[in-house]
Amino acid sequence: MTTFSPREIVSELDRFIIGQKDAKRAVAIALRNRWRRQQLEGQMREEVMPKNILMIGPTGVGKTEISRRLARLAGAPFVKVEATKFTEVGYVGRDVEQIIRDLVEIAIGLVREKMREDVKARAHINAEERVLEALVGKTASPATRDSFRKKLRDGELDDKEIEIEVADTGTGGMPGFEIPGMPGGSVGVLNINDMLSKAMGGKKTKARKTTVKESYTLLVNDESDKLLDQDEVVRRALDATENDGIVFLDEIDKIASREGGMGAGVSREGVQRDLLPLIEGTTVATKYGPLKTDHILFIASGAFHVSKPSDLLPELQGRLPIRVELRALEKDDFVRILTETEASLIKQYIALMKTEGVDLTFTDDAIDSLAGIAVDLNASVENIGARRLQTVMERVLDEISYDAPDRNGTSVTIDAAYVEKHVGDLSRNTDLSRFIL
Ligand SMILES: Nc1ncnc2c1ncn2[C@@H]1O[C@H](COP(=O)(O)OP(=O)(O)OP(=O)(O)O)[C@@H](O)[C@H]1O
Repeated sequence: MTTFSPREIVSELDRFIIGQKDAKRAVAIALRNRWRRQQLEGQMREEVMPKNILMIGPTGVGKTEISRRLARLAGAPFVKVEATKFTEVGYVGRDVEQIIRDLVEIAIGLVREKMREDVKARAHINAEERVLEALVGKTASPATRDSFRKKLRDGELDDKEIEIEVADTGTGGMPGFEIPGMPGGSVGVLNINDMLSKAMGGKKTKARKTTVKESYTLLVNDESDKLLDQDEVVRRALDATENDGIVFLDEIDKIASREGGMGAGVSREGVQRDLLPLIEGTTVATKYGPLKTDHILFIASGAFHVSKPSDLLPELQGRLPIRVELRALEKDDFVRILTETEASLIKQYIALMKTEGVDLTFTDDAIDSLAGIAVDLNASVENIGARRLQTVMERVLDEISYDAPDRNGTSVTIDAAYVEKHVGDLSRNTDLSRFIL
């Protein structure tokens, strides 16, 4: 839980997302409200429900990005789901509960990562013992062990190959699957899995060949997991999901129609009805135990080109009281996205080429031209928002990306002429652009 004020949250988001002030403000308030709720006591704390948000705006303008960054800032478990997923053939009503189960899994991962940090020092000592054992065997004399320990700490053995046994954390074994018509059916299946693995001699391990240097990450994680109190991990993860969880429901507009009568229309309304209890607050069975969804924050999003928020079921409208509009991005925004955001595409390409010893620079007119081409393509082919920058950039830098190893020690400047040469013609040919850009 972050103690940032709304203003601080917005300024953090500003580092990654250009514009879209209203949406940033709305999520910042929502996050701060969670902190405020945590300060309350007793009944009042239970009464305060999250004010869920409806983000309205075309594709690729930052809706998901704002939500994802917010979650990261808060260290909150986050999942993104396409609402249309539940209109596909074969889905049944209770499948929407899988959203919450996925969220818990994410939370388990986050909590485990955090708790691993706490036990890292001890895990490191244990990991070193295991590397030594892999190197010299169990029966080696203390003197041999010590001499190897010294070499190990001096990094002399980093590249030596060893074989280690680590817990098999992959989802291997039998996959957990839902039993149709049986809510939370996977619970039973997964428990059987657990039972089987116990019957077969406790936790499964897997032998892996790696270098001494690389073995550390694996072993430290493995040792940390042993030191972690699994019950505590689960307890904290359930708590984080219930109180800090964020669910991003994309394409809500596509399930918004109420009329339609037959076929798809019916199932769309059905999906809204299925989603409603989750948003209103219900208890979902997960394999870690029951979980209340009352305080999970839902951020729904959609373009609403055809349908309108008022086409949603009234109950659902009421549960998404905060409406924010995100505007379509313009050329200036693209220029800023390319240059000002942290880890912008330009910065990423420069860093990538640097690993090859190539010094890449972009002139201002090149950036202007890139942004201009992206805007034109969005207008002529299809508006995919800022995602267009990725396809255009990839095309412009294709040759350099390929040749970079041969250009070690050189400098390359991308100017407007270079951009024009590589994508100019292509971008004016709408038919071709459809496939390539
Ligand atoms: N305003 C913005 N500032 C910086 N980057 C942006 C902005 N808008 C979009 N992007 C970038 O474009 C990509 C797509 O954006 P995002 O996933 O947020 O789209 P979206 O609005 O959620 O669309 P959709 O509803 O189709 O998922 C992301 O990689 C994101 O970094």
